[in-house]
Amino acid sequence: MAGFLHVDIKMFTPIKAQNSSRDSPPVTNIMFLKTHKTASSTMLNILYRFSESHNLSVALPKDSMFHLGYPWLFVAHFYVEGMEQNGPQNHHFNVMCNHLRFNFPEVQKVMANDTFYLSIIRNPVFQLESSFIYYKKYSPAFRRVKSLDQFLADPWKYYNVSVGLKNVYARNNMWFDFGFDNNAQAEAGYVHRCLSEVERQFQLVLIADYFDESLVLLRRRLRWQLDDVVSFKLNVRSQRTISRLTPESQERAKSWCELDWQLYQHFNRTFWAQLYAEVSPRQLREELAQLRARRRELTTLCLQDPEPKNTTQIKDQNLLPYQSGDAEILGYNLRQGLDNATLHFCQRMAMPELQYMAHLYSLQFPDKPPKNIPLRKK
Ligand SMILES: Nc1ncnc2c1ncn2[C@@H]1O[C@H](COP(=O)(O)OS(=O)(=O)O)[C@@H](OP(=O)(O)O)[C@H]1O
Repeated sequence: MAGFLHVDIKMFTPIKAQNSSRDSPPVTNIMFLKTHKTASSTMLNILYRFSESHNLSVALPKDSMFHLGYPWLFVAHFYVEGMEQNGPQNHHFNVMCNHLRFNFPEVQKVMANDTFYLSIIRNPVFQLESSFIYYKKYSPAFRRVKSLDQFLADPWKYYNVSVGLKNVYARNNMWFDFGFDNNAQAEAGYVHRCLSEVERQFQLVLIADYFDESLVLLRRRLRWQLDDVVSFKLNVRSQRTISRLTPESQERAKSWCELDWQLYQHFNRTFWAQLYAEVSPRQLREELAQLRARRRELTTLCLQDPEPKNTTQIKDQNLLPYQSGDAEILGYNLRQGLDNATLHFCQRMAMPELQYMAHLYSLQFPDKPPKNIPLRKK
């Protein structure tokens, strides 16, 4: 542990956001809208670790649930443990970050007024490709096709609007997650109204395709320390379950998911504008280098091998990622012989979403039956 703590002091010093006063404390009230297949599990790990180390309360799924009601619209008292229909109005949590379909008035019942609203999106071409494999067996639109290229060549042959919520992963999934209609026409006025609404409700929308740049901006906005945002890539797929779309299919994906494409284009623009309003290109390079150096350091400290492993290779049940569809989701093995403090730290860095959620649930609700994690293994 001593070796790993012996680093440049700058790494533990919060970077001050441009307009914040020198003494402003770190932001601790955060609502993260967890969209799908957008590096959101890695973000969740960052938020869970920060919550645990700062003793923050997390709004967690009720009883045996694993998410906050998704794909149904979020309703606080239905889905959050500890929220009652006629309970006190001022019962707020510090952090809420599990999958939910955004519903602002209900989210406000859970979160304090000064909450920082945050989300992440990804280029819809890659988001859809990831979603296709992951929800291949679940989403009726995907079940009968061999490949995404085949689906995109004639999506209406396979996609039936009336099938309902099981198909939300097949079209404009991120638009849906923000609470909008994923089958709406991408008419300019409607799109503009929805984007303005997201602008009003969310202080920051990160871009998964520029994950490290996103962390640089996030760290500044939240006035966090470097180690708070350093993370390992979670929920990654094996190369053999990633497919390369033809250039034609990529264009078709953009028009099939036109609403997501508009969402992505808009927030990709505002992301870079916000980032460069905050840092110079040189500062950005320096902060990226610092972040990546620290990640390499923690990788060496914690992991047996930096390359993620499949479920047959992962030894610790607590580090086994949930498997879905035709995706082979990878995870990590920790180095052997770590001292207790380092082991505790490294386990949390590598812990998949469901296990971490179950762990926090048991900490916060020791009198409730623990969550039973459904892992499909080996
Ligand atoms: N740090 C970082 N940078 C860039 N991309 C990353 C990162 N962490 C995770 N990922 C990729 O995010 C995909 C998984 O997304 P989610 O965790 O949101 O999936 S889920 O909806 O919670 O199942 C998954 O994408 P695919 O591999 O294309 O499926 C991950 O590889």
